Amino acid sequence: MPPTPNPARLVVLVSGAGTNLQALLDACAEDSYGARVAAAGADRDGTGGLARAERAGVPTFVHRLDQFATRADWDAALAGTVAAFEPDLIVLAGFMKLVGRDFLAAHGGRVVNTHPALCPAFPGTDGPGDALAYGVKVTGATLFVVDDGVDTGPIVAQVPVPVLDEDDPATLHERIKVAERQMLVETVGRMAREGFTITDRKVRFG
Ligand SMILES: Nc1nc2c(c(=O)[nH]1)N[C@@H](CN(C=O)c1ccc(C(=O)N[C@@H](CCC(=O)O)C(=O)O)cc1)CN2
Ligand SMILES: NCC(=O)N[C@@H]1O[C@H](COP(=O)([O-])[O-])[C@@H](O)[C@H]1O
Repeated sequence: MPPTPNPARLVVLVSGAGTNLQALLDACAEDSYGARVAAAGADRDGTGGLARAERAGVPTFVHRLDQFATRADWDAALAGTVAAFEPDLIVLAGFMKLVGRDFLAAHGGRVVNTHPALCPAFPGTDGPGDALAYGVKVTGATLFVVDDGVDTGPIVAQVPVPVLDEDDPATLHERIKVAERQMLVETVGRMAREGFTITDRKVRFG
């Protein structure tokens, strides 16, 4: 595949191990992917995710809530730092903070979040555990455009994953993450290369 001219600039926000970020870093190493990671940020120190970005030579930043007087100040600072990297798309990849009014005012419509459940089921911080507790036989992962709700935004892509009788939340989450990383890479690549529109909650490429 030929290189894509003017690859889209991604800013990726993480809170944890960063395996989804790693999948994007690996994909962006291919010229034909159409995107590159311009920066990675976190809401806490010492995350595996930021270590992965540093190893790849990607600029990183941390904004912890306790560095700011109010949650609104944190949100505005995060919005400003992200804006300085001039992103075309912002990917929340295991980012365990809700972004607020200022962040969405600056970047709304260009922020996607990957969630380990089939939205609108099981929003929040423990999608795999909540799916297991409910007893569903199929769960999965969802990529959606972030709005001011919790995991309520327009859906870009979903992938199903079976729940096994012997699963605990950790084994289920790991199986979801294998499918999630593939979905994330495929879908972010399409968004970068083709663009997308949102009409009446329907997200379409091109
Ligand atoms: N405005 C939005 N922000 C974010 C969304 C979203 O849909 N709208 N999705 C999240 C990710 N998310 C699950 O997908 C999620 C993350 C965190 C929370 C939450 O309640 N966080 C607490 C802090 C928890 C912690 O620090 O461990 C908080 O924000 O105070 C709910 C859902 C990404 N952001
Ligand atoms: N509610 C948000 C949430 O649960 N996010 C989830 O955290 C994991 C991060 O893994 P990673 O750090 O290895 O990419 C991913 O499964 C992501 O969907």
